[in-house]
Amino acid sequence: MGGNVAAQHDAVPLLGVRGLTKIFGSLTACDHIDLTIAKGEVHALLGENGAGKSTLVKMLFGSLEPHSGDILWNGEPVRITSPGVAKTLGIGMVFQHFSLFEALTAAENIALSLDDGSPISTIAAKARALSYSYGLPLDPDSLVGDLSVGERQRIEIIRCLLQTPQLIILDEPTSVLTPQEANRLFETLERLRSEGKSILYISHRLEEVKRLCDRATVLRHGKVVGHCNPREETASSLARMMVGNEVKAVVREPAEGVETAAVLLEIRKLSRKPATPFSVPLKDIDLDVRAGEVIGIAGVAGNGQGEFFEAISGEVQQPDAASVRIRGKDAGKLSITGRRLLGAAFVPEERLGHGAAPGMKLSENLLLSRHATDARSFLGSGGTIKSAVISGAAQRIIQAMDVRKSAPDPEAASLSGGNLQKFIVGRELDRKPTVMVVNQPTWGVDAGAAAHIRQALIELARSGSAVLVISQDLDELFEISDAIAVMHHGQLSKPLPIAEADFETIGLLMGGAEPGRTEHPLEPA
Ligand SMILES: Nc1ncnc2c1ncn2[C@@H]1O[C@H](COP(=O)(O)OP(=O)(O)OP(=O)(O)O)[C@@H](O)[C@H]1O
Repeated sequence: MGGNVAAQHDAVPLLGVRGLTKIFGSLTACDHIDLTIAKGEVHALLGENGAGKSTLVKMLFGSLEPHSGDILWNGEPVRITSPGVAKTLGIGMVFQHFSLFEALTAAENIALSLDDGSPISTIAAKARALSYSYGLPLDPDSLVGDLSVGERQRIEIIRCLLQTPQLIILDEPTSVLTPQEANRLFETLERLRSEGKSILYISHRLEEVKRLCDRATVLRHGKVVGHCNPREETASSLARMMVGNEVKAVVREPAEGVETAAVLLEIRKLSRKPATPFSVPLKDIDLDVRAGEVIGIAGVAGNGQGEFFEAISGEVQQPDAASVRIRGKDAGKLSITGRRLLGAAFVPEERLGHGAAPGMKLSENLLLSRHATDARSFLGSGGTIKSAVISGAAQRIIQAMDVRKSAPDPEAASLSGGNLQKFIVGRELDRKPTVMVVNQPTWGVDAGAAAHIRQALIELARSGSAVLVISQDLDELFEISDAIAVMHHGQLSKPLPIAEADFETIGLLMGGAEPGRTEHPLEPA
């Protein structure tokens, strides 16, 4: 009898969602969603950019209020009116956009959210122990501002685990991780599952969903279009369910005559002292990117890619003007605008706050980034703003990149992560820059849109521009690059032509091996 009761109890899902609906203006972002998650289940939430995944999980975490519908926790209806209520119930969340204070240490950030009055040293010790026991090593005393995106994510995960949740929601956790870091995370998640925790997992990487998840719910335009066992699907059948049709493969014809084409971006003996004790010094980097080619930069997070991007884009200027040359002109001492005026375009890794001002409309963001380069078309005499021209350009970008949104000209912060990324990349592509430098071009972008962005970068190069792509997604680099260089400890390897590159060679270089050596030091730096 007792056993029966236990069995019945086990059959009650940990989480039940019935008819959950959220409306923004004229857009129904979540439309009568039904979903259950059992104890110990890893459940994937799939859907293209703007399908409503983040909106759904924000309602489950109490950061958005549903318009209608029910949430059941262990079979009982609950109202999750705030993240505090969610945490008390046992729901933890790792957000897509991190909510960490850069000027504080990892431990201080964790202390702020735990809010239980424990001394920082106790919290730091707990965080360190937990992070090592779950295979996600973290130095609690490091300043968040000095950490890579991958390391920041570890803080978010540890912060979530310290609250001993029963359901952990992860919104695109691996999009910023290297293959090795992602593997570690999967081990952590598998261990959590074996401890009986449930996981709701949002990802655009369908292979990892197949590897990790027991069940999947697929959303399209805010509605559930199906539930499935991802292990019984292929990556392309999952993509088809999400998008509603086949995803086009990226086509990369070999670049013709690049060896003799003009060098449009030239990096010479670029060195940078570390700005803080935690940043990575750059050492004597040399690189040529010629008209017509895409060069990819691979590397484990935190090996100087961020510092390299800052030095090329002008976020940080160089003492030696000739260390960065754009179209044959010394640019090392120029500001970002000065370099943009030479025909370069830059897309940083962090889209909110860095790539776009969250509280400003898309058209305002467009004016903000292109007012100098496009002054002739965007500004009238005496500096008046030509609103109609700017709105027209914003609409052109929105259409070209298929940006899905809830208003004609919404604020950047209201776009789904992937749609904002599409807009930012589109804003730069629209200028047809002579030199394009992109850091993580498809972070959080769905399979269809990622293929669109990758194809657009190849086509920009083939139309005569020089394209430099920094990415932690090795598949992406192999898909689009004509040659791949690897960044390790602030040094850049010689670019390896794609015909000579394979995953193993690049992986070894990422781990710091000399080319030709055969050991396997694939640990993150
Ligand atoms: N605060 C908001 N105000 C207005 N519209 C919003 C807001 N938040 C989300 N939306 C809209 O709701 C829709 C669903 O967005 P959501 O972020 O849930 O998508 P998603 O499936 O998580 O996409 P992605 O994969 O790109 O992260 C989008 O069209 C988005 O523009």
